Amino acid sequence: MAANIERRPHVLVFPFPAQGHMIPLLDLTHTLACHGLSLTVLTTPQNQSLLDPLLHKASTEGLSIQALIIPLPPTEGLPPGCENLAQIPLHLFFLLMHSFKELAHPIEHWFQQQKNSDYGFGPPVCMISDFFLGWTYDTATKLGIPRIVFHPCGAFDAFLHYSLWKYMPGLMESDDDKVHFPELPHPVSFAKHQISSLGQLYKRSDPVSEFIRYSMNLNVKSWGNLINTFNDLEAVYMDHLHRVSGRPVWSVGPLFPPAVFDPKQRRTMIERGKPTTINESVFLQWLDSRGEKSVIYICFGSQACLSNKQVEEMAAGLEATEESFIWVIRDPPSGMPADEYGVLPQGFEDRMEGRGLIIRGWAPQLLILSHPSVGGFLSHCGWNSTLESITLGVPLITWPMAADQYYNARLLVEYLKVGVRFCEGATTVPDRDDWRIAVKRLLAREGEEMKRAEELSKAARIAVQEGGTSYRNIEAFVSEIKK
Ligand SMILES: C[C@@H]1O[C@H](OP(=O)(O)OP(=O)(O)OC[C@H]2O[C@@H](n3ccc(=O)[nH]c3=O)[C@H](O)[C@@H]2O)[C@H](O)[C@H](O)[C@H]1O
Repeated sequence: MAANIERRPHVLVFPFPAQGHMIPLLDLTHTLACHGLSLTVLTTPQNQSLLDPLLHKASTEGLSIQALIIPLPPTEGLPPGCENLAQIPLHLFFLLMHSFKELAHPIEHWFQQQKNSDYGFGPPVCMISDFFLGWTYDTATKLGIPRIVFHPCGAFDAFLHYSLWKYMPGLMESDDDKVHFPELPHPVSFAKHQISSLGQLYKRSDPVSEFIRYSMNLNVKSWGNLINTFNDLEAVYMDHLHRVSGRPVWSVGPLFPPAVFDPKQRRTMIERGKPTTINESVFLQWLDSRGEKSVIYICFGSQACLSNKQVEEMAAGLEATEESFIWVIRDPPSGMPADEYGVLPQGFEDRMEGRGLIIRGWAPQLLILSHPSVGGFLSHCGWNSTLESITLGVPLITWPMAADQYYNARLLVEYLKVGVRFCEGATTVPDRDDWRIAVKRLLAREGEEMKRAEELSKAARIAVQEGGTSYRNIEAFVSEIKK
């Protein structure tokens, strides 16, 4: 950009290197650019290609978005070149979070360069970073700009983390599962394992755990919160979070490429997240040849992968029932024995020829969920998959495996009535009869789930359309930034 061209307010965006966290924040970056901001997305060399679809779209649409690539110094204990959560086993998660703090000084140096240059977007006026990057609050404060927290896991999860970090370790003493927060009129019930799992982190005194505690606590001090949710879904927890934090909270979701709502443009979503491993026309022809809402889509996000025992029982369940299915099977990350995961029973694929489509690797999930022949989604209830299914009117069969997925599943089954419970736990071997019952309930419309999915889908679309709650929140956030 030539010198002294009219500069728009410039925002530095820092996603956490995991697909479930990066995908929605990159969609938000596109939306904010459409609202007249200039944005720089910071990441590391191994994650650079994940920005390509966004940068390509920005150049074709004339939006001000650029990448800032900063090398990640090697970290003892992390396999060399591993800079994304999908590349490592989950037990190295905290080490990856800890390793990213090495980017603090390079960010400060880059910021000074922007200040001293008449070219480019100019120095950022604020930073939006993932809630796993709490330490960036210190960097932003040092640079004299506000830091806004991006929550990719919904308002309940944001409230849970916020309130527990604010009142830990006191909470560990109480054996009451109802927590009384001074800011809230009513006690809030938390499942014990939610307090104890965070409690573990409090008990550990190793430098990484101490750093994670310190970092997560800085979210409490940050200037504001952007949450990938919408009011119809989580207004109560938006309000709780605002009361407990005393900071601005904006629901800006569901965060998707605008193409998701336009059948003519849907094919542009083929590359969301990363290039798919299946030929587009192959699976679209296959889906086009199926009956309306007759296909079950099976995918467990960008992290989880099934052991061979789990695959065997899942396959038996699918073989014992009639419905058509698309099953996405992920290869395990490095460090996990490849031959112990994702191996289908002998001859299964041939026997399922015509009824089942296996996708190995990465599937165009939004494109599949938006196809009229998809009538159900067996999911691990990651928040993005949850929002995508609800927004596209597809009811779910739940199999939570980690983190927030357990309470996402409860929300779907017990509160929103848009999901059917099937299995729980990352290592649990599913039961083929539970599968038959869950599928029948969903596709035979024995329950309300399909109808509820259609109702919630309408609410989600209204939220992001002009005048909708999330649309107005984005406008309000942008005008705050432009002040
Ligand atoms: C926020 C947090 O991120 C994590 O993400 P994870 O990848 O497991 O799952 P999703 O949130 O569904 O995110 C996965 C994202 O990858 C997309 N996708 C996935 C597989 C594929 O083959 N093709 C695709 O397009 C999918 O459409 C979604 O957008 C944790 O679960 C956590 O529970 C969740 O709240």
